[in-house]
Amino acid sequence: MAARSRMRLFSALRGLSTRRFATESRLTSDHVRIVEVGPRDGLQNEKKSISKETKIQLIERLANTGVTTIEAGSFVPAKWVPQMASTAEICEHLLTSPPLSQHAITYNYLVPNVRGLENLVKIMEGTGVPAESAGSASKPATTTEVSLFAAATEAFSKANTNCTVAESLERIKPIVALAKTKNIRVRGYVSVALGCPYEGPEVNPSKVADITATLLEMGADEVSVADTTGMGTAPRTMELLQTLKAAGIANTDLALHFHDTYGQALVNTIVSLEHGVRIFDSSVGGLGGCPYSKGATGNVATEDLIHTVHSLGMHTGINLEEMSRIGSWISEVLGRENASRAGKATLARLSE
Ligand SMILES: CC(C)(COP(=O)([O-])OP(=O)([O-])OC[C@H]1O[C@@H](n2cnc3c(N)ncnc32)[C@H](O)[C@@H]1OP(=O)([O-])[O-])[C@@H](O)C(=O)NCCC(=O)NCCSC(=O)C[C@@](C)(O)CC(=O)[O-]
Repeated sequence: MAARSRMRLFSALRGLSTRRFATESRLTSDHVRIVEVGPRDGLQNEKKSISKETKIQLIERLANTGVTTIEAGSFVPAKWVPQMASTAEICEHLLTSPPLSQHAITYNYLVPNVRGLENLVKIMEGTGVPAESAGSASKPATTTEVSLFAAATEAFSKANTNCTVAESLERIKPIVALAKTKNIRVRGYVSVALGCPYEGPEVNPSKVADITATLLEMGADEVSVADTTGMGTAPRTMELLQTLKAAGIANTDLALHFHDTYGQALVNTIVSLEHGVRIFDSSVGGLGGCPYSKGATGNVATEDLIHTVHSLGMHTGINLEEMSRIGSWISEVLGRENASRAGKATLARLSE
């Protein structure tokens, strides 16, 4: 790490660890919004078939932790991602019988093309539930949102979407336009922003900034910049954030999506927090992986992210103990190791 980067990182960590914020308001700069991606990004690569009922139970339990955005599935061809084949039924269930929760929740669905969005809209129109539902005494307010995705490298774009980066952006344009006519909020993703399984770790940050800016110009409400392979390091995360800022991209339009393959997700999160980013993606129990990235582990675990954010005197509105129970439960259901250290430690403390 260059000396100047090292100094900047240490002063960032010092600044955050001593900072305490006075107010509890969700709108202040010490509130971090966590987007729970476990039911979609986390489960999509699981080989073992997971029942629709288990997925619904996972989403319902997550809705009661205080988390406000949940990725619930994706409208993709089953031959590309078989695990997401039950998304239409899950979506219909969440629209007609949303889990009771104390607060409004946004349910997000990934759509790779117009066809995917049309399938979602058909379900919404069939149930008569609008994209922004105000809720009632018996039903919490819900929002339906979509995610669409582009990649920062040509090789990954080809593997994940069977087209070039430019073609994928052309494919996205009409999706955003249709979503806007239906009042559906749009989230963009830029994959492999800090490392590509085919092209290596040196992904050009200016390319990431260009794609992010293009998605926002098209009408995306927020863009999640993803370290799909977990190759990101603190200095390169800082360089990427500075490049995004120089390109005029506001932190309020930005989310960061870290995978934890090299154990750097929380380090990179702290760098991003210090830079002013306040939206982060994570998956309960650290679920996930990437079929195109050998050895890639899951997203940073939601429990670990909550623990880190709270340790800095910032808040998430999420109950860490309940999130830890869910991480342990779903790991057991899937027969995989619970990847959250904070989750396991929290449960061990509770059982004392
Ligand atoms: C983009 C395509 C569709 C192109 O895939 P394609 O094969 O080039 O598409 P196509 O237009 O030739 O269609 C192929 C078949 O799928 C059907 N089809 C077409 N569209 C749909 C649809 N929406 N729903 C249902 N069926 C559909 C279509 O009708 C046809 O059926 P057939 O004639 O063979 O019977 C494909 O490449 C695809 O779905 N890719 C997405 C794969 C995926 O979901 N990857 C994971 C998400 S990205 C990710 O996880 C990263 C992220 C976001 O989490 C952040 C990070 O990087 O960490």
